[in-house]
Amino acid sequence: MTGASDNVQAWLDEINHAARTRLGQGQVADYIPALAERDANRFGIAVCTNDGRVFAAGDARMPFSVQSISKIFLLTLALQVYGNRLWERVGMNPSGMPFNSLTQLEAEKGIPRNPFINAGALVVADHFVSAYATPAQHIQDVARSLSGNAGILIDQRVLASEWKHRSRNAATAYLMKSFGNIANEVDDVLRAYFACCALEMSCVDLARALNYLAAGGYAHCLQQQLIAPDLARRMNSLLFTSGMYDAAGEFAYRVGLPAKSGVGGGIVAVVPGRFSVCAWSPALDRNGNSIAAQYALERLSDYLPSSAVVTGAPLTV
Ligand SMILES: NC(=O)CC[C@H](N)C(=O)O
Repeated sequence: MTGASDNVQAWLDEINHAARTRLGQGQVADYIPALAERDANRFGIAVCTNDGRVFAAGDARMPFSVQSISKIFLLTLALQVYGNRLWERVGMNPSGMPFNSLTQLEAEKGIPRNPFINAGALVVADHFVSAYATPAQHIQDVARSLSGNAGILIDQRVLASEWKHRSRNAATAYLMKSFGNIANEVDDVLRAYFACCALEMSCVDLARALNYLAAGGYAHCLQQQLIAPDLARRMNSLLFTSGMYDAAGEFAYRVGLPAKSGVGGGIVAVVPGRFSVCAWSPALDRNGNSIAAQYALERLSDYLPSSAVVTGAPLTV
């Protein structure tokens, strides 16, 4: 191990220690009842460098519900199949609204602001349902191959819980269908979307699986170029402006990295050209973003040269 790698492990150990002082603040998501049972006193963090090394601290190998982080997988796969045609049905701008808001969608005639709010991900899932015969199986296979972990599963309890409490997402999908922006049956789209959200992955799995965003589209575990470098760059731009919902501006100010959160308490962030990182702790703030994971990423960004934040300028790890 080089001295620089020792540094990364030392950063993560320090962050693990510091972030645990934030446990006890916030609320575990309870609008999906199966998530409410999760232990709020967990914290983990993992880094995957662009040459494939993994560093981890705390509960970094414990699987959790990826929830909206899966919107990155969905978008990647849909862009691979449909390319720029996707943007005729979903926008690229921050919403400035909660992730499950309906008001903007009505005013904007069923075109969601971006692919990382629920409405946008439902449109992406609709493309996905059109493209694959068994969407849930496909997304599970993709998560497994990108992370190199064949044990990744969709949690059937979370899936059933999301289905049972689907009213708001169903309303969102039906509203878009009324504007002609959902092609398939709403139930099929919801099932595919919930299956993605219910994937159980650890910080290590997610840091590995989403490293292609830091590595110009190259997926390590697949040993192949997953998406073109310019597409990876564009996805990072979208994550920077919209990945943290209506808190994207505040997160950009505090952390300065492209990132995506989920109501399972995970946040994945990208240091383009260098590494991917996933921090996780279940308790959330009022925007649905993990309090301890945000704090951890804020501390991590303090370790980076300011040039690496936003621009991804050279950094040795
Ligand atoms: N922000 C999130 O992680 C939301 C995902 C969740 N499955 C929902 O649809 O409400």
